[in-house]
Amino acid sequence: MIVDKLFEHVKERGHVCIGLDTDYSYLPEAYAKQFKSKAEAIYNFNKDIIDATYDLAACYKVQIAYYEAMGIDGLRAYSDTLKYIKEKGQISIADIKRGDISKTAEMYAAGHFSGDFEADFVTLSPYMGINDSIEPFLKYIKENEKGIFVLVRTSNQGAKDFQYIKDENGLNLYENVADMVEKLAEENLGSCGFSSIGSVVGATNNEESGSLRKRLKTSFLLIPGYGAQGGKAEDIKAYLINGNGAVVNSSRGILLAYKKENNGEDNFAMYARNEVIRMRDDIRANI
Ligand SMILES: O=c1ccn([C@@H]2O[C@H](COP(=O)(O)O)[C@@H](O)[C@H]2O)c(=O)[nH]1
Repeated sequence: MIVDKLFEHVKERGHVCIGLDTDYSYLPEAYAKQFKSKAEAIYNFNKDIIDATYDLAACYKVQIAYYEAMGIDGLRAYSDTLKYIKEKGQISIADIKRGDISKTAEMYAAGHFSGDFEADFVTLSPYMGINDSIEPFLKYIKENEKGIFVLVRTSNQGAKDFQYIKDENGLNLYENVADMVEKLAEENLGSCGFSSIGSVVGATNNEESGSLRKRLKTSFLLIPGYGAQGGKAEDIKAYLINGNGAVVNSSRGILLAYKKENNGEDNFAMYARNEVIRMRDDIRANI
């Protein structure tokens, strides 16, 4: 199962998931000008970041919104970035946050687990129901070495609007979602003991991270919110089981690391690498 490869990457390389949320404005001006189009510049920027970091990263998360916003050319850069991640032997998470009725979800599954936009994992929203939004992806998990991360408790402040609504037993909505995801996860275990049915849990809002991990016993975790959103390494510990079972995403913190350096523009990829090393060691030191 794909989760076993992710588990090995975490063991060998650490927990860092590099977020390729590549906004054109993030590119050094002189670098961007070399290319014929914005999309070509973005793809080459991603390629340089991947070349500088693939030996250190657990995986890469590509946020589709940044590419969709640029139309057809942006989607070409998205597709080429996913292909390059694969070429380097790395794991891709397509952050697409899809969720719809089952027939439509079947199309999302085919669209993101095969063809031009094929990724190893996708992120899914469960709020239209497990049978509709999640079930159509399961056959790819069993038959095609794919995985999913279901939104359980997100990193943003607005997470409180719905995810903390309590049911008649005093359980938060996110806890109910966690229980349903964990049930499915246990039916799709890899040999590492974790499941290719993962959960998204934020590195922020962490008062209940220990109790949430107790509910999500086998689900592999994707933890966004480190760095730019204020999540800290010490917030990660409660989510790990024997030091594994989670990857921690940082996007702006890594892509924009060069901006903190004098003349960083000329060496943006090296500064991204330095930030990945700093983040990896920061997390390891807090386990
Ligand atoms: O709860 C969530 C789920 C997903 N995200 C995504 O992660 C990255 C975070 O980017 P940073 O620049 O490191 O803040 C981004 O793609 C979000 O869409 C999240 O932040 N929280």
